[in-house]
Amino acid sequence: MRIALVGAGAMGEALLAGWLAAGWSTEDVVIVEPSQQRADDITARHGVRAVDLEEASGADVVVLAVKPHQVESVLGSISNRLGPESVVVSIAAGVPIRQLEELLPDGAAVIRVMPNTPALVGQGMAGVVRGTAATDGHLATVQGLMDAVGRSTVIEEKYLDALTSVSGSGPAYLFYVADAMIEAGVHQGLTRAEATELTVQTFVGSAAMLATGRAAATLREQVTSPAGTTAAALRVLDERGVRAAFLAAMEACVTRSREMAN
Ligand SMILES: NC(=O)C1=CN([C@@H]2O[C@H](COP(=O)(O)OP(=O)(O)OC[C@H]3O[C@@H](n4cnc5c(N)ncnc54)[C@H](OP(=O)(O)O)[C@@H]3O)[C@@H](O)[C@H]2O)C=CC1
Ligand SMILES: O=C(O)[C@@H]1CCC=N1
Repeated sequence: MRIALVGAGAMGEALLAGWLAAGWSTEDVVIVEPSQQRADDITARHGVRAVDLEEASGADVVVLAVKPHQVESVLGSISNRLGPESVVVSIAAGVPIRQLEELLPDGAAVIRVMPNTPALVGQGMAGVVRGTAATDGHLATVQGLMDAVGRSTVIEEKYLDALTSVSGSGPAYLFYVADAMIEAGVHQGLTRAEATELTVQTFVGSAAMLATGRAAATLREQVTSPAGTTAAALRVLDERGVRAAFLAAMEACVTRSREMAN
């Protein structure tokens, strides 16, 4: 199966690296990048070939990993060259299936995916929406690509903005919290190296506990001894409205995702 990755930016490169680490051959994946410097960097780092859009459109799976406002012009360039069995996968936030299908010939197979950057280390989470003409085979192919770099779930399109606010953008919230904890540790007298090691391993350990399936609230309660240190810290987080801030932040994420649909 030949895959063409159109746009090898932050998310595109994470998927590319994940696929190669999962066993895809560098012969099977090509990239399209307008910046020669970026194309050279990706080629040097990953050993894949950079091609033009015309060649890319002959691939079995064409993955659009360009910014949402660039999708229309890319689809305009490839729409008449897609093979009859090809599937177009868009990872662009906000751009609905309807709009993607309008930009392609009738009957073109389209699948919309919202991945996240942990795909780079094989721990991604992706929401997958099936287009009108995509077959079971297309869906299985695309889920296979996402499952190779983590997990995927098929979801109704009306929930994809919500999924974006949890798993698509989610890694950024966690990196933000990690960064804040590291700086707070430094404030308390730890070296940055010490604060970083402590924070990173705390994230790794906590994620592993969550992955056992125990409820987040239960795990939090188990750390919170009566009248202890954690209760004192969580009280401040509540007083400063951190939970409410997450609600508002994720609502803003959903609103922005909806705005991005043309
Ligand atoms: N970053 C993330 O965590 C996630 C991103 N996404 C989605 O992925 C897409 C890419 O986001 P992200 O990787 O962050 O953005 P980047 O800007 O890092 O990547 C976009 C890449 O596409 C390239 N590009 C622009 N125009 C073309 C073109 N005509 N043909 C081929 N390549 C082109 C850009 O090159 P240049 O810079 O030279 O213009 C750039 O390298 C977005 O639609 C976003 O919504 C989805 C889930 C998560
Ligand atoms: O910030 C963005 O728009 C993209 C989509 C999800 C994560 N990053």
